[in-house]
Amino acid sequence: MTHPTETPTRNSQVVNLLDRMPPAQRDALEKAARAQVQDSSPAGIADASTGTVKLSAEVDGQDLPVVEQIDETTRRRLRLHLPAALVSREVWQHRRAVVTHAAGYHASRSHLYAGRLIKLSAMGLRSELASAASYLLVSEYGEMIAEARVEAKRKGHADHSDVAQLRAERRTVGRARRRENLTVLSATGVTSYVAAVVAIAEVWGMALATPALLPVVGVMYACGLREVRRRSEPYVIFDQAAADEDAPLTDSTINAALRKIKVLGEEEIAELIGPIRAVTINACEATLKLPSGVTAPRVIAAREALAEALNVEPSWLDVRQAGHPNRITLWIATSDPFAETRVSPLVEAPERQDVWGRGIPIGFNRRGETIYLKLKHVMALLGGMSRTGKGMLLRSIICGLGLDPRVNIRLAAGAKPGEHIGYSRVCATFFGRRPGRLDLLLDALLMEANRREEFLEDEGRAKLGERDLAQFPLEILIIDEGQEYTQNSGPLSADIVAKIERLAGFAAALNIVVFLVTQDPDKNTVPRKFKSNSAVRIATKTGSPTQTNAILKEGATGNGLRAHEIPFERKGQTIVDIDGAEGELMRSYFIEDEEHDGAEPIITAGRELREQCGRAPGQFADPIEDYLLLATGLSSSGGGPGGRGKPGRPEVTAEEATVLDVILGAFPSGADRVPLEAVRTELADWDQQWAPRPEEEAAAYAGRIGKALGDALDKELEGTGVTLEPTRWREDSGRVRGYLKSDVEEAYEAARKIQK
Ligand SMILES: Nc1ncnc2c1ncn2[C@@H]1O[C@H](COP(=O)(O)OP(=O)(O)OP(=O)(O)O)[C@@H](O)[C@H]1O
Repeated sequence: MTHPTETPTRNSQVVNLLDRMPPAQRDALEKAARAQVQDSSPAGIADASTGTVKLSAEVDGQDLPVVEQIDETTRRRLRLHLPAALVSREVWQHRRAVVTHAAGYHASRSHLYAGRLIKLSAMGLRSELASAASYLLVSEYGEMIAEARVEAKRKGHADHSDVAQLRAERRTVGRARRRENLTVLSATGVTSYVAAVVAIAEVWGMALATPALLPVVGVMYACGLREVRRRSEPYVIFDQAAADEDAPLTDSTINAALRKIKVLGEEEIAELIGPIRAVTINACEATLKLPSGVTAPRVIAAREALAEALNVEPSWLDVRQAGHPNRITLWIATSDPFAETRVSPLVEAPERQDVWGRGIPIGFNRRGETIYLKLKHVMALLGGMSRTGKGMLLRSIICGLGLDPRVNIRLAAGAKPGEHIGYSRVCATFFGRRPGRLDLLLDALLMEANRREEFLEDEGRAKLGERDLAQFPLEILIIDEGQEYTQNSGPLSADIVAKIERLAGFAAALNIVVFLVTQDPDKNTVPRKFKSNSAVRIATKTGSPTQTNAILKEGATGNGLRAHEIPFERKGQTIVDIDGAEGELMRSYFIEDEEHDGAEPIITAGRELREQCGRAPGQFADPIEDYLLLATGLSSSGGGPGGRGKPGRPEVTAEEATVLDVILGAFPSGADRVPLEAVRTELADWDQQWAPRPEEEAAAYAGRIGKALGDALDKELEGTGVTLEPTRWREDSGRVRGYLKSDVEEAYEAARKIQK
């Protein structure tokens, strides 16, 4: 949605009125604008310019959609004056949950309650009958008579007068009691009542007699209660619904849990500030004032024990300080907040991103809030075991970076470059599995860092800022499967590690970021100095506490950051230690990667945005690619001429590339020969038909490719009179088969001439 604005006169300024709207109204307008553009765009997605202010001159003659906003303030005015406890939908939602839970809880226990009521009533009836009988039979005289008899026996049966006298007295008192008005009335009442109930039952049946029995039940219950109190025995008929395992949160549950973990003393109370609110389908939030002497950090430190006391997993509970150190907000879920996969917002809205200021949306925390990754003046590290979601996280990051044209993405894949081919259209540099080229790329970045430093020196400044991005774009070098370069590149590994560490030491403030992604992180795969300089640390599931410590802060596992305890089946669950989310558990956003390429529309939007700004690969002066081209004669801008992560001669486009181009591209810089094995890898990277088939034996694969290569070369060299055959030479490891560069260059020239 575009708002036409008058072209500004000199010294005037364009003001974005959206910035002045209340957040709710702005969100509604943004949503409506996006829906409008989605409806009117052929692909059904909002374009990258949604939300961009344009001047009237820029949109002259265009048919712009109009989004109407209804002013809801008047309708809401009354609501504004009522307390939140009465009008808040979330509060009522929580209350409904409490009542519904209590009703279900008590209904399921009704048989227990009936049993306890009958027991209590029987106890009451028994005790009342016993005391009535004791009254009417004057049983208190029984003891006195027994004592008189013992006394008489002691005196040798000489005198029985006391016993006789007491018996006579008992008879007189008993007679008097049985003639008392109350006794007579009670007996008459009870017999009349029983007769009436029997008569009702006989005439109208038991159904009508039952309500007539209710007073008896009530009286018996009251008698039972009196008896229980007299005995001072605890007797509970109705259980507490709030104490149930899956009961919605109430203040009594919270207080009981805080007392159980000894954060509160027996007499202390944490008071609710405002009502408890339902915040998502499965979670609610309460704000509490703690008693004096108990602070929020103390409760936060005891989070895990509190979770246990509240019968939930630690990841289902979040405790934060609510401004004052004596106040906390407590957020609790009734089921795993990470159970559900969430699709990246970039899929729905592939719009311009602000990597510098706001960051890239990479995932959501337990509260469902979006976590943004800012790549400003930092070095970044991402590690974890294989198949734990590193690639997916990188997917969100590269898509986000692609949508900010101020960023130059340099992607060096240590393995599986095929996984990244889709990103090549927004990558200033992209290549796979080439330690030599990465070494050169690091040299180029070090030179660029020096150039930027000289600029700062001239300017008298210490670091580059956002306003310098037009002149010095944010250079982000992503090294995926970094272990292949830092550990498995033979003699080059040491050079690569040393250069990464050097860059990490001083380039962050120069808008140069190294983002190292590594499998099975440890001391060998993560260079020590790089780690100590990285302010962005992200761990997917790791294999051990040592691996967790290799990514997150030293002693991270002791601080509760236990990436090795993340369940393997919860793909994408991650611990991030980044600006704005220190040591926070999150789950990465999902962008479809198996059924279809869900990143494709985002990368297309990023490419279009970059083309509009003249910032697509190849469109701008790029000293780093220039350096690589000069050193190797090959370009990897936009993933090389084929866009497949294979550097090639810049003059050859993907459609024009031939097998000869691929063989020529397989020679490492400065080498005069290349083994057949390297040629096969190069061909497989270029086109899937050259890759090994599933379960194909190495020998069968070599035979198939040897034949196909021979045929393809014959075809390309047809009519030239030149043939190209592999040669054998001796190396330390034994005899090697491959091509000599002079032979390939001769064949290449011959083929070129005939094509002309
Ligand atoms: N946040 C997520 N939500 C849902 N599924 C995910 C998420 N992250 C990853 N997955 C799924 O988990 C699987 C493995 O993810 P991914 O390929 O990113 O792992 P990886 O760590 O990069 O593995 P490797 O190191 O072997 O390349 C994929 O099938 C992916 O679809």
